[in-house]
Amino acid sequence: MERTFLMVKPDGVQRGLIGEIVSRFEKKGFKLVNAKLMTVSRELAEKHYEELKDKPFFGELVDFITSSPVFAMIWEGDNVISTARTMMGKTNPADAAPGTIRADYAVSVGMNIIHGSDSPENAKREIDLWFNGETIVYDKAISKWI
Ligand SMILES: Nc1ncnc2c1ncn2[C@@H]1O[C@H](COP(=O)(O)OP(=O)(O)OP(=O)(O)O)[C@@H](O)[C@H]1O
Repeated sequence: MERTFLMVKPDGVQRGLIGEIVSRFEKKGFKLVNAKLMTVSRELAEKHYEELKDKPFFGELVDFITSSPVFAMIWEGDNVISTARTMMGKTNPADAAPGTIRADYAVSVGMNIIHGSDSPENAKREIDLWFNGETIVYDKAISKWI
């Protein structure tokens, strides 16, 4: 079963959107298999965003993600990586389709509420980095209906 790493960023936590975001993925039919509220060290932030280290906004991005707690999650389900990206909307909320998380709750590209892995390789890398690869194994009684 496919898994992805999703994170409510500091702006989403501060604005009280954890429940709303978790609810969207639960209602869609995905399964939450790990989650934690946590502060992020600069070392973790720099590793997470290492692909962006040459971008002019890299310093600002690391400052932002370490500024206040985030809510880190692992979700499981068929095509969860690409479906979660669709549900999140485009990186710049101004370009995000109506009904997506970023379109509904965000205005700026820097504070765009949520992160989601963009490929199977990055999902594995991020699940290992943030959760040491650990998931909670359990059955959901409703899974046969999804
Ligand atoms: N031009 C920019 N100015 C400031 N921040 C930016 C800019 N472009 C991207 N970012 C921030 O860096 C994050 C990572 O950028 P990336 O290009 O990987 O987009 P993404 O894959 O949609 O986002 P994420 O990795 O958070 O899901 C974005 O979510 C955004 O918060």
